[in-house]
Amino acid sequence: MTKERLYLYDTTLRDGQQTQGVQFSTSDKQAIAAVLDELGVDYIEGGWPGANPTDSEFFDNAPKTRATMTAFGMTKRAGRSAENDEVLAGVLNAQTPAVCIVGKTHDFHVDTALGITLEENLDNIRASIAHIVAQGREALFDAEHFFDGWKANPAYALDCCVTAYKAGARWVVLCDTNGGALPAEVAEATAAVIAAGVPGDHVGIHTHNDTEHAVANSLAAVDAGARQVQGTLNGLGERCGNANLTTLIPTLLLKEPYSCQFETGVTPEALTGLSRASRLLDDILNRVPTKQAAYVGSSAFAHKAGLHASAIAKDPTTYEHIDPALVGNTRIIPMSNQAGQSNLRERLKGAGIEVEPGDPALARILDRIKAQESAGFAYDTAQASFELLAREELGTLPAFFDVERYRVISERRRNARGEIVVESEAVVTVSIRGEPRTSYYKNEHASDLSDDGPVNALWQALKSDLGPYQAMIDDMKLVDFKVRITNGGTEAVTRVIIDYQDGAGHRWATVGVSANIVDAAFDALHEGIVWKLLRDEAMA
Ligand SMILES: CC(=O)SCCNC(=O)CCNC(=O)[C@H](O)C(C)(C)COP(=O)(O)OP(=O)(O)OC[C@H]1O[C@@H](n2cnc3c(N)ncnc32)[C@H](O)[C@@H]1OP(=O)(O)O
Ligand SMILES: CC(=O)C(=O)O
Repeated sequence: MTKERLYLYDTTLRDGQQTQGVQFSTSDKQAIAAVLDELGVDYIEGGWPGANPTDSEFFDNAPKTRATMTAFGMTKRAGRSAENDEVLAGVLNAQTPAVCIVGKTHDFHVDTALGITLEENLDNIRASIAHIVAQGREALFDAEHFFDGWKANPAYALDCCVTAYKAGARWVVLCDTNGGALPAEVAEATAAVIAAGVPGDHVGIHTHNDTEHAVANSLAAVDAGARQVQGTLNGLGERCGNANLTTLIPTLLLKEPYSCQFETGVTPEALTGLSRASRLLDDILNRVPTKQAAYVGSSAFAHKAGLHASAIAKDPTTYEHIDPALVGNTRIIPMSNQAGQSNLRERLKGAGIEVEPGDPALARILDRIKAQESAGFAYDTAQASFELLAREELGTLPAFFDVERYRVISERRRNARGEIVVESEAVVTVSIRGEPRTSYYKNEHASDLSDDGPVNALWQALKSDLGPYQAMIDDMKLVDFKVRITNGGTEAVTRVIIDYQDGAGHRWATVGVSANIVDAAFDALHEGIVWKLLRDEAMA
């Protein structure tokens, strides 16, 4: 069967930039455009030229992409011609091969937001699209609030779409702007647009995730005949976000009926770069990746329960809907109090430790994990701490260094100018092959930890002089720090989980538990360093 072409339109750089807290620089936008192009989307909406300096600068230095670079703007205002509308001119001046303009299709918005007549709005749509086409550009019409408009005044909402199409729009994109539509109504309204005369291979879908249905709504539109899907990497976007392309792309490529019915610009090879693309965006945004993200999250193929891990060891398809490698992700078998010996052996194997079934060490490790978890530890994300515990029990943990003592002081005071200053200082003494080394740190500068308090002072002191091991830890960065008060037995204790990254991008996490938050953090930091030394020695 010949496959139909389904087009992917990415709006990370435009609607994604409308996410609260997201502010891309021009170089961020260029880096994201390169990732999207590598992935194989058909269109990259780069932003709104003329609306802000970053977007203008991005288009002034627009990267050369295989994907069609698209500028975004709005229909001309009433009372002037398309040629004389300076906002539309700013968009066209970006000289992109495609231009997408948003226009109202809900009578309520025409009346309330624009304050013009319904006929004037139709004229604005018609004239703006015709002007874009006359400039030799591909025109796209984002039918704003289409689904709400279709419910309120179906004839008018359809008239707007047909007007844009007849004026020459290559795509009429149906927007669920407020994100409140549900799949059945999206399917019905999309079918109505096609029945009204806009062919399905000219209809696109742009959804928002306000009811967590953005992906389902996009698929409903495709089922009804739409052939362009808009979305963003990791579902960035205004309010609750847009349809998540990181979910939609693998679904369209790997799941029936879509995989049999359509071809997209994303090849199976490019699909294996999806997890990396998702994490790269998080890196640019300085966000901690969502562990439970479908397909690409680090927990998407994590098998925690003993029954699951036991079956996975026999055949991974028992508990996996796809092979994680298809999207560049990896399977993990975390350790926890839900684990049995199958989890344990799989997890040890993943860490390069082979233990024969029935080895008494397995039961000892499992007992210790379960006892530690009931005391407040959590090993399912802190895989590095788990590995150290297992090696200790197996007698294969090298003694790199011992911590003899640490001391940390935090002080809030007024300086000589009467300003309030908060300072922390730490002293750590370690011994390496019997030789003591003492390091001191006082916070004066912001560091890679988001706060510059006592934990950071300890971290800086601990990592500042490890003699023969120093070169191995110089590229370590702390990337996340989570604190939770939890119940350890009958007492409330503090659990600290720290995530690290090295210069090569490897990540690992450790856990520390104590009645004292600083001590819990210190234990986690200590293990973070020991695991890095262990890993680097194994690789040397
Ligand atoms: C659904 C979406 O997400 S569409 C994308 C929305 N994105 C953005 O708004 C981000 C970029 N926007 C901006 O930087 C600014 O809003 C600008 C530069 C475009 C316009 O700024 P300003 O001229 O100061 O206008 P302001 O933002 O206050 O209001 C928008 C104006 O556009 C008008 N407008 C809104 N939609 C449309 C449209 N589709 N066609 C024509 N005019 C429109 C509004 O009626 C309003 O006009 P008014 O000031 O006469 O009431
Ligand atoms: C155009 C757009 O982003 C919307 O209507 O949601």
